[in-house]
Amino acid sequence: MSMEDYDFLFKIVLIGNAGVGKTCLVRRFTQGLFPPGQGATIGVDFMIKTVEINGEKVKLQIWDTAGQERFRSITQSYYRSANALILTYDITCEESFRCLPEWLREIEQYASNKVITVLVGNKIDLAERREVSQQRAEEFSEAQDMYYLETSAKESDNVEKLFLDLAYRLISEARQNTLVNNVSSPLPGEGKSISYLTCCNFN
Ligand SMILES: Nc1nc2c(ncn2[C@@H]2O[C@H](COP(=O)(O)OP(=O)(O)OP(=O)(O)O)[C@@H](O)[C@H]2O)c(=O)[nH]1
Repeated sequence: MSMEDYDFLFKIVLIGNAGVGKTCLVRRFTQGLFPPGQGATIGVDFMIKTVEINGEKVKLQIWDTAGQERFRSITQSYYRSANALILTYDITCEESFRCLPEWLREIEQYASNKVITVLVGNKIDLAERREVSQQRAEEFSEAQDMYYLETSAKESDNVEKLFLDLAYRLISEARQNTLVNNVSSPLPGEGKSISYLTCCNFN
């Protein structure tokens, strides 16, 4: 019997301006709660959640980075081994949306070119304070070839969907990479194992 307690392992890193709700999204997904008086993240935090998709165990390593500028050099070093990035802004904060091109430059510079990036507009429970329309965000994400989703960490809207859709896409990408990498020597049977994930840097 295998020692591994999962079929797939993926690293997901959340980035975006300070205060947009990255920590709350992670806590909502991993612990099912909305923390009161959440302080700013210092450096980087790390959580794990294993989910089951189509009968396969998918272990998600979720890294929550600090949005504050002064931590940028620390957080950048976490991009490289990320399989997916969740680029988050706050729909009630125009400034957090206007900073997105700057974040995309960071991704371009520090992340793998195979990384999957999802754009997330958080805090949709504050609809009356919205400063960035859904249409504007959709146009931006389409132009940048990113998926777009609006969430509320507070009301738990779309949070599960965000992580599960991402896990699902990461699995299909991993399978495609496997096909490409093993063209000359296909694995027998279903042969699923973590060694499929040649795109990862885990040890
Ligand atoms: N109304 C509402 N408030 C939210 C939501 N998500 C986060 N907040 C609030 O926004 C503030 C910042 O949330 P954090 O999760 O700490 O933000 P962050 O992006 O992790 O911030 P840094 O750690 O500084 O990068 C907190 O006061 C949260 O309570 C949401 O979905 N709705």
